[in-house]
Amino acid sequence: MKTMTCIEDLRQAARRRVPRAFFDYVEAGAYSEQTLRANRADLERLTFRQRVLVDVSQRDTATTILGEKVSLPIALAPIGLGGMQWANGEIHACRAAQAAGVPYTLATMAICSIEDVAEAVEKPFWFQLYVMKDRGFVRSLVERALAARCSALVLTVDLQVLGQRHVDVKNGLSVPPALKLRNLLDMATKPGWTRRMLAAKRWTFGNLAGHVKGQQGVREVADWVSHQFDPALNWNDIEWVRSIWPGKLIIKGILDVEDARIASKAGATAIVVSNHGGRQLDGAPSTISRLPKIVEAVGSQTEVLFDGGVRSGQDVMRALALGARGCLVGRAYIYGLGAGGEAGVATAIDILRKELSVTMALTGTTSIDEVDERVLN
Ligand SMILES: Cc1cc2nc3c(=O)[nH]c(=O)nc-3n(C[C@H](O)[C@H](O)[C@H](O)COP(=O)(O)O)c2cc1C
Ligand SMILES: CC(C)CC(=O)C(=O)O
Repeated sequence: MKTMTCIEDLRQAARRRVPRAFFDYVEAGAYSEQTLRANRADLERLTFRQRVLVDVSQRDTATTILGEKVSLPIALAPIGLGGMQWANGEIHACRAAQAAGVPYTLATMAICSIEDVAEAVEKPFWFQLYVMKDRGFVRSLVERALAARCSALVLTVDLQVLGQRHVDVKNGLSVPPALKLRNLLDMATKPGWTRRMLAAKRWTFGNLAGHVKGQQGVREVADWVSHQFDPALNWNDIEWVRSIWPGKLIIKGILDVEDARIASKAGATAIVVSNHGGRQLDGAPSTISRLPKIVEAVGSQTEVLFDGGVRSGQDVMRALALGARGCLVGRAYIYGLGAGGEAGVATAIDILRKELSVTMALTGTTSIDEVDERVLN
């Protein structure tokens, strides 16, 4: 991992090591990928004020998110199918996050189950919830998260229907991968991945085991989502979620000021300004362009977290400058996972930490509390 000096290095390594359909799945955005590109482009447009001759010999990247102490202002975002990037991927990622002192979010659509991860790690993690039509099953997921002592529930609200990612349709994305010649040839050229997966024997959605008939068979991901997820989900359901989850509630997928206000009134402890990494509403604005207005509207009552396009410590600094309490990072850590399992995720976090620390120094900042819009031009 020593030669991996930036997130792009990890991305290139993941591209070589992860079977094509699963690497493509990570890269993809919805439809024309306009929103996917906007997330990156709008972050890069923000330039820093270079400040000099400030004593920056003592710098601290630590802060708190939802009252939890974090060693830098990030959390690992929920990623469905994480365990298809590296065998037992969710366990690897959670261990790396906990060793680095940042929160980890386990996705409903993870390969390792809540119980698999809870058994393998020492500290609590966050659990991300998708609401499906079968509310009894949703309730049981929440009960399992409570039993596993998850420290926050991340309710994702921007995926009632799936924004199409063309490449997933073309690749016939499924778990486990269909035993087609193309997939078999691809796996043969990724022997490390294949060997680890065969040893781990975790090939399908751990949290959903036994839930739906035929779950054991090959499952086309988009097809499953469109049959199971509840398009009727609405604000009244937040009350129900609140009634079954007494702990911290993070509503993820807010991009509009009006929705931010409603989420805040509905009792969210925090919101995540997110367009799902450009994977849902193509044509939606970038997240960084919406962040300041949302912070202005609800920031004094509700913690505002940010995601979308964060690929460096500089990007973390940009989001903090515009009022985010912290950033969820998605692809940046998933590339690390595909590149090298736990060590790869640890490397990704370390890269972000060092970049943030240097950016703080060169903008004349020594603590996270000092970061505000004055660090930007
Ligand atoms: C491969 C992949 C899978 C994802 N799966 C989920 C998921 O299961 N639940 C969820 O709430 N968000 C999911 N997301 C969205 C991320 O949590 C996050 O919002 C997004 O990745 C942030 O953008 P970034 O990847 O540019 O950092 C996924 C994103 C990616 C790239
Ligand atoms: C299995 C998917 C619904 C996971 C997801 O949220 C995504 O791919 O963006």
